[in-house]
Amino acid sequence: MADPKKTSADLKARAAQGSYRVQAARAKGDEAPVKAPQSPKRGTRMVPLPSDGIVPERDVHATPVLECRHLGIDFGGLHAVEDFNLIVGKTEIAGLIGPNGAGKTTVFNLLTKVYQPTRGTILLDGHDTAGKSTAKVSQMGIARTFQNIRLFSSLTVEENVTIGLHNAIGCGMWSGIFRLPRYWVSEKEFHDRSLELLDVFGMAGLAHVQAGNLPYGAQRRLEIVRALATGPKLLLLDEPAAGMNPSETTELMENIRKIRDQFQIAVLLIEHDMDLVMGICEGIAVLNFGRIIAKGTPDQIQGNPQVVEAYLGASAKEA
Ligand SMILES: Nc1ncnc2c1ncn2[C@@H]1O[C@H](COP(=O)(O)OP(=O)(O)OP(=O)(O)O)[C@@H](O)[C@H]1O
Repeated sequence: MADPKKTSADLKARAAQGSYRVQAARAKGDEAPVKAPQSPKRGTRMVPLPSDGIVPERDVHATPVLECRHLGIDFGGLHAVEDFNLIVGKTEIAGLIGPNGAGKTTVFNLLTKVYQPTRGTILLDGHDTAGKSTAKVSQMGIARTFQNIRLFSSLTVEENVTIGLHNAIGCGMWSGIFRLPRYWVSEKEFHDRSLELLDVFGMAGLAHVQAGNLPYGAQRRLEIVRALATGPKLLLLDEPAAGMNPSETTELMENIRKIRDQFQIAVLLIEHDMDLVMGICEGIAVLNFGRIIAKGTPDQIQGNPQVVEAYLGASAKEA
C-alpha cells in the first residue's frame, strides 16, 4: 500500500507547477524549464471516440482491447464500484489511480472475474465476458500481476514461466500422461519460448535459479514475464512499482514501454507512484469511492482540482 501523504504531496506539487518535468529540470539546476509534453510518449495524441472515451490516435481504428460500460459491484450495502465506464485502446498504456480503498483492485477483480459484476458489461477485444470464468477470460486475453508477489517460490524461474505457457497453450492431457511425442515437442517449444520471454527482460541467464532466491525487483519482473507467457492482449499490473527503489522503477517504466512496443498489447496499471503514472500512461482514470471522478491525459489529470482534492482529502483524514 502506498503512502497517501507522499502521493497527495506529489500530485499537489505537480498540479501547482503544472509539470513534473519543470520540477525535475529545476532540481537538476537547468536554466530553461522543460515544457511538459501533451502526453508521455512524444507524438502520441489522445483522440476522443464517439462513445465515452479517449484512445491513442494510432489505436483509433482498432477495436478497443477493453470497454467497460456501467460496471458496478456491491458488497452488502457498499457500492464498491459504481457506473464504471472505461475504454482502453489496443496498444495503450493506461493508468487507474485513486486514494486507498477507492476500488481499483476491485475493478481488476471484476475484469478477471474473481468477482462477477452486479451490473454492467465488460467487452474484451469486442467480446462480452458476461458469465465467463477466470480461466476463460485468461484464454480470451487478460493477464494480471498482483500487489503482493505470487510466484511459485520453490520452482525455478523457467518453471514459473512455463506454467504460464501451459495455461495458454496446453499439450493435451493424454499427451502429458503418456509422454507422447507431442508432449516432448511441446516441452522443447515451452523451453525455447520461456527463454525467449525471459530474454526480453535480460533474465534468460537466471532460468535455473529458484524464484524465491531472486532479488525483489527480479521477482517482480518474473511475475510480468509469467503473465506475458499466457499471451495476453491486455496486461493488468497492480502496483508494479511497490517496494521498488527509484532506479528499479525507472527500469520498470522502460520495460512496460518495451512490452507494449514489442508485443503490441495494451497495459492497464494501478499505481500510487505518480512519477511512473505521469511518465508512461497515455490515458488515466481516477477513482474515488468506487466512481470515476476524472479521465484524461496526464496533463489533464494533474491539473484537475477534483483529483487533487480526492488525494488531499484522503491525506488529511490520515493525518
Ligand atoms: N470481498 C470484499 N468484501 C467486502 N468488501 C470489499 C471486498 N473487496 C473489496 N471490498 C471493499 O471495497 C472497497 C474498495 O477496495 P479496493 O481494495 O478495491 O480498493 P483499492 O482502491 O484497490 O485500495 P488500495 O489502493 O488500498 O489497494 C473497500 O472499501 C474494500 O473494503
